[in-house]
This record gives sequence, structure tokens and C-alpha cells, in this order.
Amino acid sequence: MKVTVVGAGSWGTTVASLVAKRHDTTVWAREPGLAQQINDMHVNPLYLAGFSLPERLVATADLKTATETAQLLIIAVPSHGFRDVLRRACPHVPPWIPVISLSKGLEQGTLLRMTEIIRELLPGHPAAALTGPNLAKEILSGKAAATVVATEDLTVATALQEVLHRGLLRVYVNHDVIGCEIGGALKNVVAIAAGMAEGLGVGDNTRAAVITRGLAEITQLGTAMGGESTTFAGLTGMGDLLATCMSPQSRNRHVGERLGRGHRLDDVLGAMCSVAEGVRTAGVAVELGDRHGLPLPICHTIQHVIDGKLSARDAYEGLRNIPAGHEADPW
Ligand SMILES: NC(=O)c1ccc[n+]([C@@H]2O[C@H](COP(=O)([O-])OP(=O)(O)OC[C@H]3O[C@@H](n4cnc5c(N)ncnc54)[C@H](O)[C@@H]3O)[C@@H](O)[C@H]2O)c1
Ligand SMILES: O=P(O)(O)OC[C@H](O)CO
Repeated sequence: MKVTVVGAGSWGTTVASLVAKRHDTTVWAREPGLAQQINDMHVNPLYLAGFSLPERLVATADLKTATETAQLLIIAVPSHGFRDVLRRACPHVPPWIPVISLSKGLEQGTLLRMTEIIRELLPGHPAAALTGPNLAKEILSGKAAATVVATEDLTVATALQEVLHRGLLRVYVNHDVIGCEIGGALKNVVAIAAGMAEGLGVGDNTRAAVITRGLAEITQLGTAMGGESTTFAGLTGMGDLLATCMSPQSRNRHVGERLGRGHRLDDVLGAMCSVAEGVRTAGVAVELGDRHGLPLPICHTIQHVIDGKLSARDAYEGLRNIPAGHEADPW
């Protein structure tokens, strides 16, 4: 099969490297110099310094060349660039090939999930999300992991599972696309909160409380949007939340940790080469919460920190002052 991965960041390059072991795989890099380094030296020093990539993996900076012969298209650019890149690729995408989103975010303004953007721009193409506790560098270094391919049609999901399943990467299927995408996007916001706890040194009990209440917020919003509650206890919910909140490799947790240590958001983001999706997702989650009548206090608080209305320390004070009612209440 001919597989094209659009986006040569840390996750796009990792997934392309795994798929390239069994399929003809092309990765599109926005940066022409990076495409050349992948082709000539089989490295991606910009996003995956120190790793060797398979020699079979081909890169190009030309979107038409990358997509026109693809039999499976995988989109791996951050959510803020997703629509623009897909729109530019659209005229070259062969009819009816499946399109998988790797992006864990929501579109600002429209509040859409990435598979909804795929459906809007490429109607009739099967749209899927690949999501789960998947820190790119661990997977590229060959450590075992599990992930989920989510699409409503389980026949398509099973076919995609077959393409993506690789030795130590165990790929499950799920039909609950809403639940899987909401879990993947919102865990990044909670990871910023968990990182802040780390930076502030408020303790592991507090961190556990924030992670658990964070999962409650994710589940409330996800089920209100049509996701199934069991999904949020699985790999794309609790699994990814744990990996992202616990791991020092997480960019979102890193942003939170720096904020907790008193750094300015602009400085933190300016020093990073990679994306931290939670920074943009917090506001979208708040808007979705408003739409569904849900208070989502952790998302609100993180949005206030991102807007500069609250310091990390004040944010934690504020969360402490929220009245504790029944555990099943939405606040
Ligand atoms: N890195 C991981 O461990 C990991 C794991 C699972 C999911 N994800 C998700 O995958 C998505 C991509 O993450 P990543 O880690 O590869 O990001 P990254 O920051 O490492 O790389 C992003 C890639 O997209 C390109 N890009 C950035 N902005 C763009 C724009 N506006 N238009 C076109 N291209 C643009 C960059 O050039 C780069 O090739 C994110 O949504 C992330 O949450 C990441
Ligand atoms: O580095 P982060 O915070 O974007 O997290 C990466 C993955 O989404 C973890 O599953």
C-alpha cells in the first residue's frame, strides 16, 4: 500500500517510520531542507534529534507529489494548520481513500474535531483518528505502546488497524470517534494543569486530584457531545491523560510546569520548536462547555492562566476554593 503522512514533526515522522517498515511511505515536510535531510541522511534533526529513520522512508516538500498517488492519507500537522494543509492537498487526493488524523486538538472558531474537518473538505472519504498514550520518542525507540484507531465503520477500522499494527505498537479499534477525539484533545489542557502542580510543588495528592477531576471534565463534555462514557476510561481517555500528565516528555506538561515556576507563557512557547496543543484547546473546551451548559472549572482556570488573567499559583488557589459537592456533580 502507498501511504502518505502529511507533517514531518515528531509524531508524523514516527508514524511514517513505523508504517514504512511494511508499506511504501512518503512524508510531507513543510520545510524543504528537512525533506532533504530525511532523504539524504535519514534523520529529522528538527523534531527527532538523535534518531535514525528507515532508509525506505521518502520525504518531499511538495504536497501534490506527496498525495497524488496515496492509497491512505495520514494528517499529522497541529490542529491550527490542519484545515489549511488539507485544503491545499484536496485537489490531489485520489477518490475515496481513507484519511486518518493524528492531531489531538480542536479547531478554534468552528470548535470542530479533526475528523469533522476531513468530512467537510473530503466528503465521502472514510475519516478516522489515531489516538492514545503515544509519546513519539518512546515509540520510535521501540518501547511497547498501545493506541486506538477510531472510525464509525468497524470494517474500515479493522483494515486500518492491519496497516498500522507494528510489533510493539498494539493498535485497538473503536467506533466512538467523538469520545476518542475529545479525550485526546482535552487531556492536553489537563496536562498543563498537572504540569503547573509539578512546577508549584503542590504535592502528588493535589496532582492526582487535578488529574481525576480533569478526567471527570473530559467525560462530562465528551458524553454531552455524544461520546460514550466507557471510552473515557480507556486508552484514549484515562490512558492518554496519565501518559501526558506523568511524563516529562510531554510538551503540554512542560508548558504547565514552566508556568508553575513563574515563567511567562510567551517565553515558554518561544523556546519550544514543537506544538503544545492544550494552549489553544483550553479556550475551545470552554466554548464547548458553555454550549452544553457545563462549567468545566479546570479548563476555565487554565484558559485564565493562558490569557494572563491568573498566575499559576492563583489558579491553584482558585481551584481549591471551588465548593466540593457530590463527586458526580459537574464542578
Ligand atoms: N509528539 C507526540 O508524541 C504526539 C503523539 C500523539 C499525537 N500528537 C499530536 O500530533 C500532532 C502533531 O504533533 P507533533 O508532535 O508531530 O508536532 P511537531 O510540533 O513536532 O510538528 C508539527 C509538524 O507540523 C508542521 N506544522 C506546524 N504548523 C503548521 C501549519 N500551520 N501548517 C502546516 N504545517 C505545520 C511542522 O512543520 C511540523 O512538521 C499534534 O496535534 C499532537 O498533539 C503528538
Ligand atoms: O507532548 P504532548 O503533550 O503533545 O503529548 C504527546 C502525546 O499526545 C501523548 O500521548
